[in-house]
Amino acid sequence: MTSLDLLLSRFSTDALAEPAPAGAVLESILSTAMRAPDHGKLRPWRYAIVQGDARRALAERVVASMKRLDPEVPQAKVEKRQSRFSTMPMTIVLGMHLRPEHKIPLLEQELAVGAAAMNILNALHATGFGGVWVSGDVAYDPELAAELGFPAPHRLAGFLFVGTPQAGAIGPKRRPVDDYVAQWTGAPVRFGADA
Ligand SMILES: Cc1cc2nc3c(=O)[nH]c(=O)nc-3n(C[C@H](O)[C@H](O)[C@H](O)COP(=O)(O)O)c2cc1C
Repeated sequence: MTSLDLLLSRFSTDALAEPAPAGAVLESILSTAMRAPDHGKLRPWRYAIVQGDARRALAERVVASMKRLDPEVPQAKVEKRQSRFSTMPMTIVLGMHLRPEHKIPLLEQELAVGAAAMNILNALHATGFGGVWVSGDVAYDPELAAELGFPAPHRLAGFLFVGTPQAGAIGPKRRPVDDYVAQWTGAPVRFGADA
């Protein structure tokens, strides 16, 4: 498979089984973050790896956050999230070490974190692993972020669930890219996707 084929075949899935990547392979996967475009060399991405028994502790913090944000949150939603966070082979907490006072705009710092996470998702796929980037309102709870090691102004960009895609796992159907591309020739562009 060519590198381009790899990029064109990546998909997200939460149908993940053991094993998660470990050792030198995990290090290589994470190292792709260091290849992300990064204005000002701020390297705002941070990764907190959660595995083994720590998964249950993370799930408890996530549940506490859900209840803090919405005391009326349905129990079924709580149980679903608790189960996912405590059973995924590995969760990578996506932290953002942000510098609001810096001349590089915050948006660019956040985009760099996103680009780095995309590299990790591609690297997971390239090495036979898989994952999915999830968020939900808990990802924007400053109290949960602080509990995980990212006090304000730092924030979370979400979580990567990581493992080995189960047999038959497939991603969503893809649309052709043409509707998202236009030639600018002087007048404002319009896109098929927005017609
Ligand atoms: C910042 C961010 C947060 C996301 N949060 C969720 C989420 O909470 N739940 C979810 O089902 N998908 C979420 N997604 C989308 C999935 O990660 C994934 O992209 C989507 O299921 C489509 O799959 P694909 O990556 O194969 O196109 C999020 C994506 C991004 C970039």
